[in-house]
Amino acid sequence: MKYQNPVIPGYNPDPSICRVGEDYYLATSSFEYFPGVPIYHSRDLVNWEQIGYALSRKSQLPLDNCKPSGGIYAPTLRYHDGRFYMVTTNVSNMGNFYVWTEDPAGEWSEPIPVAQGGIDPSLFFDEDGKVYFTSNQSIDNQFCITTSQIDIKTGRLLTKPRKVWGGTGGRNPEAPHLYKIGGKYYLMIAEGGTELGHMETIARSDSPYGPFESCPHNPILSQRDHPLNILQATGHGDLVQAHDGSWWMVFLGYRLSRNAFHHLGRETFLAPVTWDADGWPHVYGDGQIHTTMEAELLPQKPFAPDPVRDDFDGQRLALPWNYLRNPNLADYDLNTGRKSAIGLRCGEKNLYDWASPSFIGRRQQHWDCEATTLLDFEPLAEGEEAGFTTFYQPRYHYEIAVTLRDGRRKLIVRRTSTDMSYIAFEAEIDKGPILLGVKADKLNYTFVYGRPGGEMQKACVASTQPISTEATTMSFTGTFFGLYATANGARSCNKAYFEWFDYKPL
Ligand SMILES: OC[C@@H]1O/C(=N\O)[C@H](O)[C@H]1O
Repeated sequence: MKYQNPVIPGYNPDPSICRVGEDYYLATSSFEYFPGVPIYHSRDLVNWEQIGYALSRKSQLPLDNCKPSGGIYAPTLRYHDGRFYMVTTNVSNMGNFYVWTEDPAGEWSEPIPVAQGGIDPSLFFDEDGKVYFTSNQSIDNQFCITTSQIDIKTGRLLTKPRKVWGGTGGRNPEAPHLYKIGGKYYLMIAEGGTELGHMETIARSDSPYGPFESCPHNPILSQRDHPLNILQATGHGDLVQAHDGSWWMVFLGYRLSRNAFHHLGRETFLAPVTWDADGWPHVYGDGQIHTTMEAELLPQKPFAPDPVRDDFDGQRLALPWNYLRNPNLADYDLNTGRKSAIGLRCGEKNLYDWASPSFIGRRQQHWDCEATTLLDFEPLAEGEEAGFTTFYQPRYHYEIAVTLRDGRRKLIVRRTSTDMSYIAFEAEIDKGPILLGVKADKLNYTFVYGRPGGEMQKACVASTQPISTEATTMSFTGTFFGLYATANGARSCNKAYFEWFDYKPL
């Protein structure tokens, strides 16, 4: 049966998965975005719904002033004895820690820190009750995988972390996960870095501390020898045995939107795994991973499609929406007394700041899609601005916005990439609610505007390349479609009201 990869599109990297009965749960990393560590649920490994976040309080997720692509790195999600555990690293604040819950769609505990360094922490619950904590660390200037035993109630280290494997020689051995399969301890890691050389390798031992024997056909997953495949950089995987006994790997990769550029970020992919007579795994028959895959799937149980329109009529923002870093919730008004809208205060901070401007955004998940919003905003002072943005990082974003320039009410399109920022379109506009949006394809964004009930007009076209990952210095995230308001450094109580937002895959 055919299925489409990525199974979770848009920026959803470093996937980690666990199974409880016939239900599958998956977590991905979230960097400077709040809430953090999205939790997804599936009943067939192909169709996924978002059910919540593991980190939804500032006490769990301090992100003040964290750098772009700082914050939360790779998570591991495990289930043991009625509890879900999510362990991760806040590289901008508390280092390695875990939270737990009995209901993954609900609130998770306060953080429990673990005094072991490195990133990409993982947990393994052994049959004898021991709990192992693995992470990648630099020892004697060499990155390697280290393991210790911890007390899962307190996070206290019970043994000193020690090096257990250095990988097969690829750079950055990381993303370790320990499994016990067929009486053997398997240690699976990523190597090569999260770019074109990315790969997954595996080794096994009779002890969680090794010595580990490397798999004779490592790497078990890599697109590095398939440069013509639009899907690249596969790696950072996690294994799961399905409720029918079959085995699968989820992992990250990215789809090139044009040669060597991608702008949707690293997404979550799925591939079947088989085991050979010697007890070694083979991913998709050692073949290339593609966006269209063929495999014997679990009975398919798709979810209802997401609604196109969000009219902000709820008490809380719908799950796909994120803030940048820790929001000042007083800047957001969901219960505006209007029929449905969200109000954003024109705060001092703007999209260039390593701060939390008045901004809500959701992941762009499709190359070909349309996004539209109805904005009701009256700029009262020079520099007050509100609108729609295709946002990647503070120095990589485009926006179509209403503002006051030289005392005149203007519609502008601004393009920012690296240290260049300029107004690509400017027109004087009358008062009243205005439709703003974008028509996206893999090469370009076409920014459009119009009046309710009227024709949409083209403002300008902007290439996706200058705000792609490869255009940025180093980015782990992906493009967001966002709504924002700012006074660009001035103090203002003025608010912009976004009546609704449409996201339509094409
Ligand atoms: O995705 C963020 C980090 O990038 C990595 N490798 O490049 C690590 O495995 C992740 O923790």
